[in-house]
Amino acid sequence: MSATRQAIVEARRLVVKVGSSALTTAGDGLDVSRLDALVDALCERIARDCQVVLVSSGAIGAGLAPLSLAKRPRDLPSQQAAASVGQLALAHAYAESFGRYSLTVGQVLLTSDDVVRRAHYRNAQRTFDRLLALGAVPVVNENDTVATEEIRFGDNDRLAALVAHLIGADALVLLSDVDALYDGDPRDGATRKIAEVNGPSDVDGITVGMSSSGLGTGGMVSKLAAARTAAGAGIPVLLASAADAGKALASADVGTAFAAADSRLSARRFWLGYAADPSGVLKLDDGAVTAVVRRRRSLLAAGITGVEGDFQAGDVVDLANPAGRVVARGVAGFDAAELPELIGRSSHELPAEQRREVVHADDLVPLR
Ligand SMILES: Nc1ncnc2c1ncn2[C@@H]1O[C@H](COP(=O)(O)OP(=O)(O)O)[C@@H](O)[C@H]1O
Ligand SMILES: N[C@@H](CCC(=O)OP(=O)(O)O)C(=O)O
Repeated sequence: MSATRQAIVEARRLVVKVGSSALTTAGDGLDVSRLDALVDALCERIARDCQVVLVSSGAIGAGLAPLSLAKRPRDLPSQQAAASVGQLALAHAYAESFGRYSLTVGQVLLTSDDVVRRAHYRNAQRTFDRLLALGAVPVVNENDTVATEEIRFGDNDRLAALVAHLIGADALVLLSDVDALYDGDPRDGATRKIAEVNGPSDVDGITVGMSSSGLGTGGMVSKLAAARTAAGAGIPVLLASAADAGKALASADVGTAFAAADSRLSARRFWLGYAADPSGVLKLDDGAVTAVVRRRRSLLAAGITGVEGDFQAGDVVDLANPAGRVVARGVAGFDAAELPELIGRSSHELPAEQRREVVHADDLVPLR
Protein backbone atom coordinates (compact mmCIF):
# COMPACT_ATOMS: atom_id res chain seq x y z
CA MET A 1 0.00 0.00 0.00
CA SER A 2 1.29 3.51 -0.81
CA ALA A 3 2.46 5.76 2.01
CA THR A 4 -0.42 8.11 1.17
CA ARG A 5 -3.06 5.40 1.62
CA GLN A 6 -1.32 4.26 4.81
CA ALA A 7 -1.51 7.82 6.17
CA ILE A 8 -5.24 7.95 5.37
CA VAL A 9 -5.84 4.64 7.17
CA GLU A 10 -3.92 5.85 10.22
CA ALA A 11 -5.36 9.41 10.38
CA ARG A 12 -6.67 10.33 13.82
CA ARG A 13 -8.49 13.43 12.62
CA LEU A 14 -10.36 13.17 9.37
CA VAL A 15 -12.55 15.39 7.23
CA VAL A 16 -15.00 13.44 5.08
CA LYS A 17 -16.95 15.29 2.39
CA VAL A 18 -19.99 13.75 0.71
CA GLY A 19 -21.59 15.21 -2.41
CA SER A 20 -25.25 15.77 -3.28
CA SER A 21 -25.17 13.15 -6.00
CA ALA A 22 -24.30 10.48 -3.41
CA LEU A 23 -27.17 11.35 -1.05
CA THR A 24 -30.05 12.62 -3.16
CA THR A 25 -31.87 11.78 -6.37
CA ALA A 26 -33.64 14.42 -8.44
CA GLY A 27 -37.15 12.97 -8.14
CA ASP A 28 -37.12 11.50 -4.66
CA GLY A 29 -34.94 13.85 -2.63
CA LEU A 30 -32.88 12.55 0.25
CA ASP A 31 -32.05 8.84 0.15
CA VAL A 32 -31.97 7.84 3.82
CA SER A 33 -30.67 4.32 3.15
CA ARG A 34 -27.58 5.70 1.40
CA LEU A 35 -27.12 8.24 4.20
CA ASP A 36 -27.34 5.43 6.80
CA ALA A 37 -24.75 3.37 4.91
CA LEU A 38 -22.40 6.36 4.96
CA VAL A 39 -22.97 6.90 8.68
CA ASP A 40 -22.28 3.18 9.32
CA ALA A 41 -18.87 3.57 7.68
CA LEU A 42 -18.14 6.80 9.59
CA CYS A 43 -19.10 5.25 12.93
CA GLU A 44 -16.87 2.27 12.31
CA ARG A 45 -13.99 4.65 11.86
CA ILE A 46 -14.99 6.75 14.90
CA ALA A 47 -15.06 3.54 16.97
CA ARG A 48 -11.38 3.08 16.01
CA ASP A 49 -10.52 6.28 17.88
CA CYS A 50 -10.65 8.72 14.98
CA GLN A 51 -12.24 12.17 15.17
CA VAL A 52 -14.42 12.85 12.13
CA VAL A 53 -15.78 16.10 10.73
CA LEU A 54 -18.39 15.50 8.04
CA VAL A 55 -18.89 18.09 5.31
CA SER A 56 -22.20 17.17 3.72
CA SER A 57 -23.82 18.64 0.64
CA GLY A 58 -27.36 17.73 -0.27
CA ALA A 59 -29.45 20.51 1.29
CA ILE A 60 -30.66 21.82 -2.06
CA GLY A 61 -31.25 18.30 -3.39
CA ALA A 62 -33.14 17.31 -0.23
CA GLY A 63 -35.36 20.40 -0.46
CA LEU A 64 -36.59 19.79 -4.01
CA ALA A 65 -39.25 17.13 -3.39
CA PRO A 66 -40.87 18.83 -0.36
CA LEU A 67 -41.20 22.02 -2.44
CA SER A 68 -42.45 20.10 -5.50
CA LEU A 69 -39.50 21.25 -7.57
CA ALA A 70 -38.70 18.76 -10.32
CA LYS A 71 -35.04 19.69 -10.72
CA ARG A 72 -32.33 21.81 -9.13
CA PRO A 73 -33.33 25.47 -9.71
CA ARG A 74 -30.87 27.81 -11.35
CA ASP A 75 -31.74 31.06 -9.60
CA LEU A 76 -30.27 31.87 -6.19
CA PRO A 77 -33.51 32.63 -4.24
CA SER A 78 -35.04 29.27 -5.25
CA GLN A 79 -31.80 27.45 -4.41
CA GLN A 80 -31.82 29.20 -1.04
CA ALA A 81 -35.44 28.25 -0.39
CA ALA A 82 -34.64 24.63 -1.28
CA ALA A 83 -31.53 24.69 0.94
CA SER A 84 -33.53 26.13 3.83
CA VAL A 85 -36.04 23.28 3.67
CA GLY A 86 -33.48 20.61 2.76
CA GLN A 87 -30.87 21.48 5.40
CA LEU A 88 -33.41 20.80 8.11
CA ALA A 89 -34.22 17.39 6.61
CA LEU A 90 -30.53 16.64 6.20
CA ALA A 91 -29.62 17.60 9.78
CA HIS A 92 -32.56 15.62 11.12
CA ALA A 93 -31.56 12.54 9.10
CA TYR A 94 -27.96 12.74 10.38
CA ALA A 95 -29.10 13.20 13.99
CA GLU A 96 -31.30 10.08 13.69
CA SER A 97 -28.68 8.08 11.86
CA PHE A 98 -25.75 8.85 14.22
CA GLY A 99 -28.23 8.38 17.09
CA ARG A 100 -28.29 4.66 16.19
CA TYR A 101 -24.72 4.68 17.52
CA SER A 102 -25.52 6.98 20.46
CA LEU A 103 -23.48 9.74 18.83
CA THR A 104 -24.51 13.40 18.92
CA VAL A 105 -24.16 15.65 15.88
CA GLY A 106 -23.53 19.39 15.85
CA GLN A 107 -24.55 21.43 12.81
CA VAL A 108 -21.97 23.97 11.56
CA LEU A 109 -23.12 26.23 8.72
CA LEU A 110 -20.32 28.38 7.35
CA THR A 111 -20.16 31.33 4.98
CA SER A 112 -16.99 32.17 3.11
CA ASP A 113 -16.33 35.03 5.55
CA ASP A 114 -15.95 32.47 8.32
CA VAL A 115 -12.84 31.08 6.71
CA VAL A 116 -11.74 34.01 4.54
CA ARG A 117 -11.46 36.53 7.39
CA ARG A 118 -8.75 35.65 9.83
CA ALA A 119 -10.61 36.60 13.01
CA HIS A 120 -13.58 34.45 11.96
CA TYR A 121 -11.25 31.61 11.02
CA ARG A 122 -9.97 31.40 14.60
CA ASN A 123 -13.53 31.46 15.89
CA ALA A 124 -14.58 28.54 13.65
CA GLN A 125 -11.44 26.68 14.74
CA ARG A 126 -12.42 26.96 18.41
CA THR A 127 -15.96 25.73 17.74
CA PHE A 128 -14.69 22.61 15.92
CA ASP A 129 -12.13 21.86 18.60
CA ARG A 130 -14.74 22.08 21.34
CA LEU A 131 -17.33 19.97 19.49
CA LEU A 132 -14.73 17.26 18.88
CA ALA A 133 -13.47 17.41 22.47
CA LEU A 134 -17.05 16.91 23.65
CA GLY A 135 -17.41 13.82 21.45
CA ALA A 136 -19.90 15.31 18.98
CA VAL A 137 -19.68 14.83 15.21
CA PRO A 138 -19.64 18.21 13.45
CA VAL A 139 -21.76 18.14 10.28
CA VAL A 140 -20.79 21.06 8.06
CA ASN A 141 -22.41 22.72 5.07
CA GLU A 142 -22.26 26.13 3.48
CA ASN A 143 -24.84 28.49 4.98
CA ASP A 144 -26.67 28.59 1.66
CA THR A 145 -29.69 30.55 2.83
CA VAL A 146 -27.69 33.71 3.54
CA ALA A 147 -24.83 33.39 1.06
CA THR A 148 -25.06 35.83 -1.84
CA GLU A 149 -23.66 35.13 -5.30
CA GLU A 150 -20.57 37.20 -4.49
CA ILE A 151 -19.62 35.54 -1.23
CA ARG A 152 -20.61 31.98 -2.06
CA PHE A 153 -18.18 29.11 -1.95
CA GLY A 154 -20.64 27.42 -4.30
CA ASP A 155 -18.97 24.07 -3.96
CA ASN A 156 -18.33 22.12 -0.81
CA ASP A 157 -15.14 20.52 -2.12
CA ARG A 158 -13.24 23.74 -1.52
CA LEU A 159 -15.00 24.24 1.80
CA ALA A 160 -13.91 20.72 2.84
CA ALA A 161 -10.27 21.43 1.93
CA LEU A 162 -10.35 24.66 3.96
CA VAL A 163 -12.00 22.93 6.94
CA ALA A 164 -9.40 20.13 6.75
CA HIS A 165 -6.62 22.69 7.19
CA LEU A 166 -8.58 24.68 9.75
CA ILE A 167 -9.02 21.70 12.11
CA GLY A 168 -5.52 20.32 11.49
CA ALA A 169 -6.90 17.14 9.86
CA ASP A 170 -4.51 14.28 9.07
CA ALA A 171 -6.43 13.42 5.90
CA LEU A 172 -9.34 14.44 3.67
CA VAL A 173 -11.73 11.95 2.05
CA LEU A 174 -13.94 13.19 -0.82
CA LEU A 175 -16.89 10.89 -1.51
CA SER A 176 -18.86 11.32 -4.73
CA ASP A 177 -20.89 9.29 -7.24
CA VAL A 178 -17.78 8.50 -9.28
CA ASP A 179 -15.32 5.89 -7.99
CA ALA A 180 -12.08 7.70 -8.87
CA LEU A 181 -10.42 10.38 -10.96
CA TYR A 182 -10.24 9.43 -14.65
CA ASP A 183 -7.98 10.90 -17.32
CA GLY A 184 -11.10 12.14 -19.12
CA ASP A 185 -14.75 12.59 -18.30
CA PRO A 186 -15.96 8.98 -17.78
CA ARG A 187 -19.13 9.79 -19.74
CA ASP A 188 -16.98 10.29 -22.84
CA GLY A 189 -16.13 6.59 -23.14
CA ALA A 190 -12.64 5.13 -23.02
CA THR A 191 -10.95 6.73 -20.06
CA ARG A 192 -8.31 5.40 -17.68
CA LYS A 193 -8.60 5.38 -13.91
CA ILE A 194 -5.84 7.25 -12.08
CA ALA A 195 -5.00 5.50 -8.80
CA GLU A 196 -2.21 7.69 -7.43
CA VAL A 197 -1.45 11.38 -7.89
CA ASN A 198 2.02 12.13 -6.55
CA GLY A 199 2.41 15.63 -7.95
CA PRO A 200 0.95 18.16 -10.38
CA SER A 201 2.56 16.44 -13.40
CA ASP A 202 0.41 13.32 -12.78
CA VAL A 203 -2.71 15.29 -13.68
CA ASP A 204 -1.25 17.37 -16.50
CA GLY A 205 -3.33 17.02 -19.64
CA ILE A 206 -6.29 15.19 -18.14
CA THR A 207 -9.79 16.41 -18.92
CA VAL A 208 -12.10 17.11 -16.03
CA GLY A 209 -15.74 17.93 -16.53
CA MET A 210 -18.78 19.07 -14.66
CA SER A 211 -21.37 17.15 -12.68
CA SER A 212 -23.29 14.42 -14.50
CA SER A 213 -26.14 14.05 -12.02
CA GLY A 214 -27.40 17.62 -12.30
CA LEU A 215 -27.38 17.73 -8.49
CA GLY A 216 -23.70 18.32 -7.75
CA THR A 217 -22.21 21.72 -8.44
CA GLY A 218 -18.50 21.69 -9.11
CA GLY A 219 -18.03 18.33 -10.85
CA MET A 220 -14.53 16.92 -11.00
CA VAL A 221 -13.08 20.41 -11.56
CA SER A 222 -13.78 21.49 -7.99
CA LYS A 223 -12.77 18.10 -6.56
CA LEU A 224 -9.42 18.26 -8.27
CA ALA A 225 -8.86 21.85 -7.13
CA ALA A 226 -9.79 20.90 -3.55
CA ALA A 227 -7.52 17.85 -3.61
CA ARG A 228 -4.64 20.02 -4.82
CA THR A 229 -5.33 22.64 -2.16
CA ALA A 230 -5.31 20.10 0.66
CA ALA A 231 -2.40 18.06 -0.70
CA GLY A 232 -0.42 21.26 -1.32
CA ALA A 233 -0.97 22.19 2.32
CA GLY A 234 0.36 18.82 3.52
CA ILE A 235 -2.90 16.86 3.86
CA PRO A 236 -3.27 13.54 1.96
CA VAL A 237 -6.53 13.14 0.05
CA LEU A 238 -8.59 10.15 -1.05
CA LEU A 239 -11.24 10.57 -3.74
CA ALA A 240 -13.70 7.65 -3.87
CA SER A 241 -17.30 6.73 -4.41
CA ALA A 242 -19.73 7.08 -1.50
CA ALA A 243 -20.84 3.54 -2.31
CA ASP A 244 -17.29 2.50 -1.34
CA ALA A 245 -17.29 4.56 1.89
CA GLY A 246 -16.70 1.45 4.04
CA LYS A 247 -13.54 0.50 2.18
CA ALA A 248 -12.39 4.10 1.74
CA LEU A 249 -12.51 4.69 5.49
CA ALA A 250 -11.31 1.29 6.68
CA SER A 251 -8.53 0.34 4.28
CA ALA A 252 -8.27 3.25 1.81
CA ASP A 253 -7.68 0.74 -1.00
CA VAL A 254 -10.16 2.27 -3.45
CA GLY A 255 -10.35 5.48 -5.47
CA THR A 256 -7.61 8.00 -6.21
CA ALA A 257 -5.02 8.92 -3.57
CA PHE A 258 -3.35 12.35 -3.72
CA ALA A 259 0.03 12.48 -1.97
CA ALA A 260 0.57 15.39 0.41
CA ALA A 261 3.35 17.91 -0.15
CA ASP A 262 6.28 17.35 2.23
CA SER A 263 5.70 20.24 4.54
CA ARG A 264 2.50 21.52 6.07
CA LEU A 265 1.89 25.22 5.36
CA SER A 266 1.59 27.40 8.43
CA ALA A 267 -1.93 28.64 9.17
CA ARG A 268 -1.00 32.13 7.99
CA ARG A 269 0.53 31.01 4.70
CA PHE A 270 -2.35 28.61 4.02
CA TRP A 271 -4.84 31.36 4.69
CA LEU A 272 -2.91 33.67 2.37
CA GLY A 273 -2.67 31.12 -0.43
CA TYR A 274 -6.05 29.47 -0.36
CA ALA A 275 -8.55 31.15 1.91
CA ALA A 276 -8.03 34.88 1.56
CA ASP A 277 -10.04 36.77 -1.01
CA PRO A 278 -7.70 38.66 -3.37
CA SER A 279 -8.47 42.33 -4.01
CA GLY A 280 -6.44 42.74 -7.20
CA VAL A 281 -3.89 41.34 -9.61
CA LEU A 282 -0.24 42.13 -10.29
CA LYS A 283 0.92 40.98 -13.73
CA LEU A 284 4.49 39.69 -13.78
CA ASP A 285 7.09 39.25 -16.53
CA ASP A 286 8.82 35.87 -16.93
CA GLY A 287 11.85 36.89 -14.87
CA ALA A 288 9.68 37.92 -11.94
CA VAL A 289 7.70 34.65 -12.14
CA THR A 290 10.95 32.67 -11.86
CA ALA A 291 12.16 34.85 -9.00
CA VAL A 292 9.05 34.54 -6.86
CA VAL A 293 7.91 31.00 -7.70
CA ARG A 294 11.19 29.11 -8.10
CA ARG A 295 13.62 31.16 -6.06
CA ARG A 296 11.13 32.32 -3.43
CA ARG A 297 12.34 35.94 -3.72
CA SER A 298 10.38 39.09 -2.97
CA LEU A 299 8.54 40.75 -5.86
CA LEU A 300 10.15 44.01 -6.99
CA ALA A 301 8.53 46.75 -9.07
CA ALA A 302 10.87 46.05 -12.00
CA GLY A 303 9.18 42.71 -12.76
CA ILE A 304 5.61 44.01 -12.77
CA THR A 305 3.98 44.79 -16.10
CA GLY A 306 0.44 45.69 -15.02
CA VAL A 307 -1.88 46.29 -12.07
CA GLU A 308 -5.59 45.50 -11.75
CA GLY A 309 -8.01 46.27 -8.94
CA ASP A 310 -8.32 48.93 -6.31
CA PHE A 311 -6.41 47.53 -3.35
CA GLN A 312 -4.64 49.12 -0.39
CA ALA A 313 -1.22 48.23 1.03
CA GLY A 314 -1.86 45.21 3.28
CA ASP A 315 -4.54 43.67 1.04
CA VAL A 316 -4.08 40.25 -0.56
CA VAL A 317 -3.42 40.23 -4.32
CA ASP A 318 -2.95 37.57 -6.99
CA LEU A 319 0.31 37.42 -8.93
CA ALA A 320 -0.24 36.35 -12.55
CA ASN A 321 2.24 35.18 -15.22
CA PRO A 322 2.33 36.76 -18.73
CA ALA A 323 -0.37 34.27 -19.87
CA GLY A 324 -2.67 35.51 -17.10
CA ARG A 325 -2.49 32.38 -14.93
CA VAL A 326 -2.31 33.04 -11.18
CA VAL A 327 1.01 31.64 -9.94
CA ALA A 328 1.20 33.09 -6.44
CA ARG A 329 -0.64 35.19 -3.94
CA GLY A 330 0.73 37.74 -1.52
CA VAL A 331 0.22 40.84 0.59
CA ALA A 332 0.67 44.09 -1.35
CA GLY A 333 3.22 46.52 0.07
CA PHE A 334 1.75 49.51 -1.84
CA ASP A 335 -1.70 50.88 -2.67
CA ALA A 336 -2.81 50.12 -6.25
CA ALA A 337 -2.85 53.87 -6.97
CA GLU A 338 0.87 54.21 -6.16
CA LEU A 339 2.03 51.43 -8.46
CA PRO A 340 1.62 52.67 -12.08
CA GLU A 341 4.55 55.06 -11.80
CA LEU A 342 6.79 52.47 -10.10
CA ILE A 343 6.29 49.34 -12.18
CA GLY A 344 8.94 48.30 -14.67
CA ARG A 345 11.56 50.47 -12.95
CA SER A 346 14.54 49.01 -11.11
CA SER A 347 15.12 49.88 -7.47
CA HIS A 348 17.97 52.37 -8.11
CA GLU A 349 15.65 54.42 -10.34
CA LEU A 350 13.09 54.81 -7.56
CA PRO A 351 13.02 57.48 -4.84
CA ALA A 352 14.44 56.18 -1.54
CA GLU A 353 11.04 56.01 0.21
CA GLN A 354 9.69 53.72 -2.52
CA ARG A 355 12.74 51.49 -2.77
CA ARG A 356 11.17 48.41 -1.18
CA GLU A 357 9.53 45.14 -2.17
CA VAL A 358 6.06 45.32 -3.70
CA VAL A 359 5.36 41.91 -2.12
CA HIS A 360 7.80 40.66 0.51
CA ALA A 361 8.90 37.00 0.25
CA ASP A 362 7.56 36.33 3.76
CA ASP A 363 4.11 37.43 2.61
CA LEU A 364 4.10 35.48 -0.65
CA VAL A 365 2.82 31.96 -1.35
CA PRO A 366 3.41 30.26 -4.72
CA LEU A 367 0.35 28.26 -5.77
CA ARG A 368 0.65 24.74 -7.16
N1 LIG B 1 -11.98 13.27 -15.23
C1 LIG B 1 -13.06 12.93 -14.50
N2 LIG B 1 -12.95 11.89 -13.62
C2 LIG B 1 -14.02 11.52 -12.85
N3 LIG B 1 -15.24 12.12 -12.90
C3 LIG B 1 -15.43 13.16 -13.74
C4 LIG B 1 -14.33 13.61 -14.57
N4 LIG B 1 -14.79 14.65 -15.29
C5 LIG B 1 -16.09 14.85 -14.94
N5 LIG B 1 -16.50 13.95 -14.01
C6 LIG B 1 -17.85 13.94 -13.43
O1 LIG B 1 -17.85 14.53 -12.13
C7 LIG B 1 -18.94 14.00 -11.40
C8 LIG B 1 -18.77 14.25 -9.90
O2 LIG B 1 -19.04 15.61 -9.60
P1 LIG B 1 -20.38 16.09 -8.84
O3 LIG B 1 -21.58 15.52 -9.52
O4 LIG B 1 -20.27 17.56 -8.66
O5 LIG B 1 -20.20 15.32 -7.47
P2 LIG B 1 -20.62 15.67 -5.98
O6 LIG B 1 -22.08 15.88 -5.95
O7 LIG B 1 -20.17 14.43 -5.29
O8 LIG B 1 -19.83 16.87 -5.55
C9 LIG B 1 -18.91 12.54 -11.79
O9 LIG B 1 -20.16 11.93 -11.68
C10 LIG B 1 -18.40 12.55 -13.24
O10 LIG B 1 -19.44 12.37 -14.16
N1 LIG C 1 -24.40 23.62 -0.14
C1 LIG C 1 -25.03 22.90 -1.24
C2 LIG C 1 -24.06 22.00 -1.93
C3 LIG C 1 -23.10 22.60 -2.84
C4 LIG C 1 -22.13 21.54 -3.39
O1 LIG C 1 -20.93 21.68 -3.35
O2 LIG C 1 -22.68 20.38 -3.86
P1 LIG C 1 -21.78 19.14 -4.32
O3 LIG C 1 -21.08 19.47 -5.61
O4 LIG C 1 -22.78 18.07 -4.48
O5 LIG C 1 -20.80 18.82 -3.24
C5 LIG C 1 -26.14 21.98 -0.73
O6 LIG C 1 -26.08 21.53 0.41
O7 LIG C 1 -27.02 21.66 -1.53
